Amino acid sequence: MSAIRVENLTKRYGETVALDDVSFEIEEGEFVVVLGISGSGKSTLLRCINGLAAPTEGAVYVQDEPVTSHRNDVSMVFQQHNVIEGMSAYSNALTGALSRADYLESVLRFNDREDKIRALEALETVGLLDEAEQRAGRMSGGQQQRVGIARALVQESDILLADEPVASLDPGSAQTVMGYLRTAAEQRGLTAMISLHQVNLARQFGQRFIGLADGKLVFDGYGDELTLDVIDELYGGIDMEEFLSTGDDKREATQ
Ligand SMILES: Nc1ncnc2c1ncn2[C@@H]1O[C@H](COP(=O)(O)OP(=O)(O)OP(=O)(O)O)[C@@H](O)[C@H]1O
Repeated sequence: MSAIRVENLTKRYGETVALDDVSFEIEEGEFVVVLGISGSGKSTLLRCINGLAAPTEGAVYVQDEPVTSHRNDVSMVFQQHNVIEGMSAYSNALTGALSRADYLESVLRFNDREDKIRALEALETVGLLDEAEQRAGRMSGGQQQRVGIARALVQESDILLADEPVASLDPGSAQTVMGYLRTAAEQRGLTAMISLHQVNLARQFGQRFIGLADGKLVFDGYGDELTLDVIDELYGGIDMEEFLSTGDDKREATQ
């Protein structure tokens, strides 16, 4: 059984074709990076997989079940970490438990001992156990994103999606957050799909790569198969050296 199966998926918004006849299968436990320039369809693909967007044509299956509405068993980390700033890292993580319950159950669940343990374990996974009581609003962007990941882990879904999770972070924090995401997925045996526009991070952390251009699947491969030629095809006409740099060199040069 594949974890995610996308079959001839087309998504149109009026005249705009966001996804055009996309098909692939992801096996359980794979760590997949979705690549492509802005507007290539990365967010739309992830949103169709967790049921936030409905296909115009084709279908998406999660663990062999057709996705017909928003699925709580697929957790999602967004670019804007959406943590509740006035709450501690721990309380934010604990809210992940609410996503998998209905409202009444949620109220009762908030005091569930197992959920509390899960929240602490998730904070440990993202290296924030010592900061559990710290107010999220006082944390750095990278730490807040790690709280967002902890919250997604508390949801205890088998599938973790992340839509540009490090786009708003500096290169160092982006690397740290990606490291925690990869470790979390490995430790917990999750199937992960992460959209990124930083190719250097994708090459460093990705196991499998799915490349989109104009809503079409133009690349699907593993590790070293993501060659510079493929990157050039995906991102075309850019200064490759600058594109692949982490940004650290530039930062140092200006300091
Ligand atoms: N809700 C929407 N209504 C209309 N058009 C949309 C909507 N969502 C996405 N689109 C369009 O679909 C195309 C693909 O967008 P999508 O956000 O999936 O790309 P992306 O690769 O994630 O880009 P970015 O990295 O900028 O978010 C774009 O042309 C976009 O303008």
